[in-house]
Amino acid sequence: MQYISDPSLVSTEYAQYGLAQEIDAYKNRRVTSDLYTRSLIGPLFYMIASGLTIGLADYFQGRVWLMLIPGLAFLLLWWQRYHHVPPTPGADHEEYVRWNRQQWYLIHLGALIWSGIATSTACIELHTSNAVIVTMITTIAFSTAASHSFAMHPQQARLCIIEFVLPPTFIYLFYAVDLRAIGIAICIYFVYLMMNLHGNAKEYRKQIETEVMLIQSRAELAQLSLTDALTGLPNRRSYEATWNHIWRIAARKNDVLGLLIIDLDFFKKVNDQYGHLAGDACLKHFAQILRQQIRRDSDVVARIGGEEFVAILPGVTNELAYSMAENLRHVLAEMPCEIATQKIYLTASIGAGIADWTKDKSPTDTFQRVDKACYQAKEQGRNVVKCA
Ligand SMILES: Nc1nc2c(ncn2[C@@H]2O[C@H](COP(=O)(O)OP(=O)(O)OP(=O)(O)O)[C@@H](O)[C@H]2O)c(=O)[nH]1
Repeated sequence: MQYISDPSLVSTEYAQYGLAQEIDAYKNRRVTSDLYTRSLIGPLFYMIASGLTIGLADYFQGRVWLMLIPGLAFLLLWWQRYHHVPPTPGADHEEYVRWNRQQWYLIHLGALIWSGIATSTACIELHTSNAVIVTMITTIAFSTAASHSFAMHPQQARLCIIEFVLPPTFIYLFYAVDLRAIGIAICIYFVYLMMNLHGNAKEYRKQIETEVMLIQSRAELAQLSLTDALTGLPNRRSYEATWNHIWRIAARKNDVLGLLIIDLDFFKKVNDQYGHLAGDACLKHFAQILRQQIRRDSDVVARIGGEEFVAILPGVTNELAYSMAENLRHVLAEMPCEIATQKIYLTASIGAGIADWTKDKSPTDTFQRVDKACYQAKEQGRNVVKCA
């Protein structure tokens, strides 16, 4: 099912289904775009750090060209990450899951290659040489960056930090006496990083929740702006958007499209006689009858003025529109609005008609013809159905 972004065109359940989908899509887009941008630059830093390490390592003296090997590997990794763009909007959930998995393969690959360089440097040098210091500082920097940048997937980020820190630290602790104290310090920092990642993941989740709440409030406001507060029916604004939409689809397909315009009779008298609150109760009472009588999924009812209502009836012929209007008129006349001990009887004048594709050039043309019929029903004494 496709989500229609204009809430005036959808039922409440459909709108809620659409909203849930919109929220899921938003979360997927937000997470993947963050993961993409935040992981893009990493390989370039690995490239610089590996060049520095090989350039400074005693073991590689005179073989500076060796820098090219990790340099090219990281350049290739950057190229891969650059071209692994997130799925286009509208992609399904599975596609996002697949993309995330592949992106994490690329992130782990970078972390493992770097960790390999840091670990082998420690193994070869086994003392506080410049190359070892460079690998230590950059490893700390990379793992710190991972704890900040990858908070959207804390489990993967945790694994990534372990990949960075554990292998070289193992060598510092158990094979290089000179580096043991620094190894212990790195272990303490590792614990801090894990706690920091936990906090960052919480913050990230909260941020997304806040954004989701904003999306929900926006949708609720949109829904409210299209609903009549008294009766709960769609209001005039909603009706206009819906009527135009349905009319144009029906016109394109040459489909039958019925319309009822219903105006309650002598409503001013109801207010004058029983009070405004009783008048409000009568409007709600009628709205309920309207909902009960016009109830096919494709029908739309709305309150478009003080005591004026419409029913849009796709696929309904002139005869059927007339008999539905007659039925509605009878039910209303026989079902009074009961307030305390009082019974207020209401009647309505109704214009019934269908879109005439040979005459009507716009939704307004159809509306005006049916509205004229409603006016004629008033002129004929009210409590009457008149065909357009
Ligand atoms: N209680 C209440 N009255 C409303 C509301 N909106 C409009 N009205 C009243 O509806 C009445 C409409 O009066 P008119 O337009 O003269 O129509 P009418 O008295 O129904 O007479 P006809 O339509 O000619 O039969 C006015 O008195 C409005 O104040 C509302 O939300 N609540």
